[in-house]
Order: sequence, then C-alpha cells, then structure tokens
Amino acid sequence: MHCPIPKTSSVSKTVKNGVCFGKNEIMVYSSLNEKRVLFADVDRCQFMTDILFPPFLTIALTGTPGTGKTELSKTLESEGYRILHITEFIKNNNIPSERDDERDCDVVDMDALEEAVFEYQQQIRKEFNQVYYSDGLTLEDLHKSPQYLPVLLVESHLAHYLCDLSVVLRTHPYTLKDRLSERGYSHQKVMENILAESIDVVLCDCFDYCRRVYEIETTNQTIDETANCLKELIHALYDDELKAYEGLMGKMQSLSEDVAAGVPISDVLNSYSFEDDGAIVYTDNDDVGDYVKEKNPILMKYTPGKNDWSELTE
Ligand SMILES: Nc1ncnc2c1ncn2[C@@H]1O[C@H](COP(=O)(O)OP(=O)(O)O)[C@@H](O)[C@H]1O
Repeated sequence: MHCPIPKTSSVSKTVKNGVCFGKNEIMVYSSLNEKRVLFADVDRCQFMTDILFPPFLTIALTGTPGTGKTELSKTLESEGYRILHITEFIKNNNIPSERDDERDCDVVDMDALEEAVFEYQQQIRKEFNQVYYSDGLTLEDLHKSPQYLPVLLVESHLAHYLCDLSVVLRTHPYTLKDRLSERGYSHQKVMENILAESIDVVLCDCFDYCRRVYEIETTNQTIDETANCLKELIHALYDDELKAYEGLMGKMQSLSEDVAAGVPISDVLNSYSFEDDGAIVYTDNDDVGDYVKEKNPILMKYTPGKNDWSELTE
C-alpha cells in the first residue's frame, strides 16, 4: 500500500524553515524535517497539516575512537532502533577514499559520503512514512516502539559532519588509553586520540557543524547504563524537536486557513516576515539551537561542558 506522499513540484526554491508560494501551490519546508519539502494545491491547503508526517530526525552518534560508538549502536540496533554504521556504509557503497599512511587511516570523500547518506536517509524516511500510514500511527505512538521512533542514528567519528543534531560519547583519557592500547593501536595513534579527547576536539567540531550538541560520559558506566542514557536522550530530543515542529505547523495551519477563507495571498504574506527569496521564516525556531538555554530537565543532564580533562595535557 502506498501512502499519500504529496506530489513533488517544479518549484525549485530552497528555503530554511518556512513556507513559500509557487503559482498553484504552497511549499512547506522545515529544516527540522531536514530538507523535506512538501507541496499542496492552494485549494487544499487547509488540509496541509493533516497530510504531514512527523519529522524524521537524523542524529549523529560520535566521539573519539574507543568511546563506545560501535558497542552502543549495536546494543540499540538489537532493540530495533534504526542505525547507520558509516564504516560499513562506506565499504558497501564504494564511497571513494584514500589511504593516509602517515596517520594510519583512510580519508573519505566527504561530499560523496554526504550525498549517499542523504539518499539513504530519504529512503529510510519513506519506509517510516509507509509504516506510519499503514499502521495508522499517531504522534502518541512514536515512543511505543524503537521502530516507531522517526530517528536514524548515524554512528561514526565522522557522523557530526553529516547531521545537524549530535550526541558525543566521552571517556576519560586514561580509560581511553587502556581501551585503544588493548586494540593494538600504535603508541603514536593512542597518544593522538587521547590528546584529542583531552582537549574536546570532537565536541568542538560538533559546535561548528551541528545545531544541537549533547554529550554522554561513559567512563564509569556499564554499556547497558550508557545505552539507557542514549535512549533517554534521543527520545527527549525527538519530543523537543517535535514541539518546535508542531509550533511551525500551527502557524502553517493558521496561514492556510487565512488563504482558504479567501484572504488574498498577498495580504496573508504581508502579515508574515520575509527573507529575500520570498520565504517566510519562523524566527522562533532559531531558539532550538541554543543549548545554553536548555530547559528540558532530561536534555539538561546531557548538555556539554561537564568534562574538563585539559589539565592532563600540561
Ligand atoms: N559504558 C560503556 N559504553 C560503551 N563502551 C564501553 C563502555 N564501557 C566499556 N566499554 C568498552 O569500550 C570499547 C568501546 O569500543 P567501540 O565501541 O569499538 O568504540 P568506538 O566505536 O567509539 O571506536 C568496547 O570494548 C566496550 O566494551
């Protein structure tokens, strides 16, 4: 059975969060929904919120090698969460990469990887939408089973370059040293990684690349305890993003009701603020990215900045 995914359109304008008007249609765009563009005829726009699927989030599970990304993602995968393992994905999709002998690692073509991950994510989202439709799910059902949670967890030390939400696993550098030595890494490679963990290299990168960043300290936890933290965090993050998304959709609804009631589009548009490209951008969505102002008690537990191991480098 196919779900009623709205037809795509010839309007090629891309905008951030917002709505823009083509000749015979309204285009809804939400970055919370990551580049998902939906269309509807102006005549049908009052039903627009009915035909929207819940937002589908792609969340990076990242961290210095040895912090537990593989182990934790496998634990969640065995429970039914959607996981994308980037190392396997690169091999299976023949994403080009070059060997860096000096640093003893492969350097992947990030543009090619990003494109392939985006396509994969679109496919997974479509599959989710099918399930949402055919199982007759509602928003209340989304937390009832890992398969119903519209989240793809991308596991890799590169994941935060591919997603705008990230969870960073952290481990005390001494513990990390033991784990990486046991793995048979060279002394140089161990030292390079524990130095990176001491000075928050991955975390800082996340701040450069991601809209929201959280961290989980794994050092004195069992794998099951850390897995529970990760599950708690992604469910809370989903709820929080959904709230912002619903706010956006609420505004969409009132806008479309105005249009349906016959208010000229130009008048409707005049009551909203515009960007140069004609998009209406809901500025209150911008607050979503400000983790410093985090108020959700679950998310607050995982706000970054609690680990300072920089003195170890002195
Ligand atoms: N709380 C924990 N969370 C995750 N891994 C842990 C934890 N405690 C110990 N470990 C161990 O740390 C190692 C992490 O390795 P791995 O998952 O391959 O890391 P990465 O994928 O980040 O390189 C595993 O051997 C795992 O058993």
